[in-house]
Amino acid sequence: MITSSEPGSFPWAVLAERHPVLIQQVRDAFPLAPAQHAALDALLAEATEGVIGPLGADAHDRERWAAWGQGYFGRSWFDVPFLWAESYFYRKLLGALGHFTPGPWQGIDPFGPFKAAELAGKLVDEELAALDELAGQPADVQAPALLAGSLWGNRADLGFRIDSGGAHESTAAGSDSRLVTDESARLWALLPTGGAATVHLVADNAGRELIPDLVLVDHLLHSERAADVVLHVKPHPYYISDATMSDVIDSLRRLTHAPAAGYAAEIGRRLWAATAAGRLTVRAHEFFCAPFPYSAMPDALREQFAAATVTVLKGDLNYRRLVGDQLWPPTTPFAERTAYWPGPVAALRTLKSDVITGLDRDVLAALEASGEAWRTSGTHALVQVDARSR
Ligand SMILES: O=P(O)(O)OC[C@H]1O[C@](O)(CO)[C@@H](O)[C@@H]1O
Repeated sequence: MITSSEPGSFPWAVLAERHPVLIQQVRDAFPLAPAQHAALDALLAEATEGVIGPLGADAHDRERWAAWGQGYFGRSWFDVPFLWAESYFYRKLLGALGHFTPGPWQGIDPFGPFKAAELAGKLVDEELAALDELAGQPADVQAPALLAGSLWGNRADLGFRIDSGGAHESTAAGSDSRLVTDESARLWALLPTGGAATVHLVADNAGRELIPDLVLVDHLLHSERAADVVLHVKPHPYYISDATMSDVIDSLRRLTHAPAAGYAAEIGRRLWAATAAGRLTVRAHEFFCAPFPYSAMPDALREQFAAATVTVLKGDLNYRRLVGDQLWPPTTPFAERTAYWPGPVAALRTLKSDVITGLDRDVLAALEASGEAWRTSGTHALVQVDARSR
């Protein structure tokens, strides 16, 4: 089980360095009141030097977290599972700002200004304009390009940029991008044209990841590889740039408001129509913000995934939750770790944390010999597919 107790390790740096920076960024981005600053001071002290405390007496989810955190309260944040500690940090950050409390700050996204700046930026303009090159191309040319766009879009993650200093600005087809495993042929085999598939896509980040995800969704629907698509997003802001329903709306608007003659706007209009026709549905189950691996998912969610032709999970956090946030031997078969999933499942992820499975022995040896921080730097990616039906 990965914890943050090893000074200098990746999870340690997230808790000790990244979280304090994030708190400061939120202070700088909002005109906070004294009580909010005080709550952030308390969170900063608790999460870096103190012990894990319960939620406030009137928190709506106090009981839930009391159960989820049994055995962790009173301990250092660095000594409990990394996945749990990060998740609780985001819960407490939202609480400190009044996100869940009836009043003027209820529902305010503390990461909204960062997401909005990214979405309005010229990189998005360029990425939307680049779609014009694909317009009119046959589906078998579009498919791999759009899958790569969605995959590498995962590099554009605002949390990741806190300590990479913006070094990972480029996305699709990036110059130093490398695939450590590519099982995309298995994914396409599950989705033949006209096969009436139902695809579930578990989204990760908003903005420059969600837009290429939506473009991929449009491709699946338009090329009739999928009859319908269910897009799963977070029920509330999480891990900085994780997508919520408002981010879906903003991204769809960004697409439809692209220059009218371009392909991006056409895609936006088709997606808009697909939601009206019930072919594209968005859901936001509470479990997507829970501090546990997907092996602990509730039955209601399990039933949804069981009904999918394939579920595609985006990003690093979803990968950690899918295979378990543990230091598996890297050659552990992916399908061994996903055997509990109720149907075919695929992971599209750039590597931004220590967890890895399903590597070929020779690929692993080459990666280890490279001396690069391949597990955490986001320069490498994977497409892994467990295509077995259950
Ligand atoms: O947006 P993604 O791809 O899920 O990545 C978020 C990642 O950020 C971290 O929280 C810190 O890097 C990772 O541990 C996590 O997996």
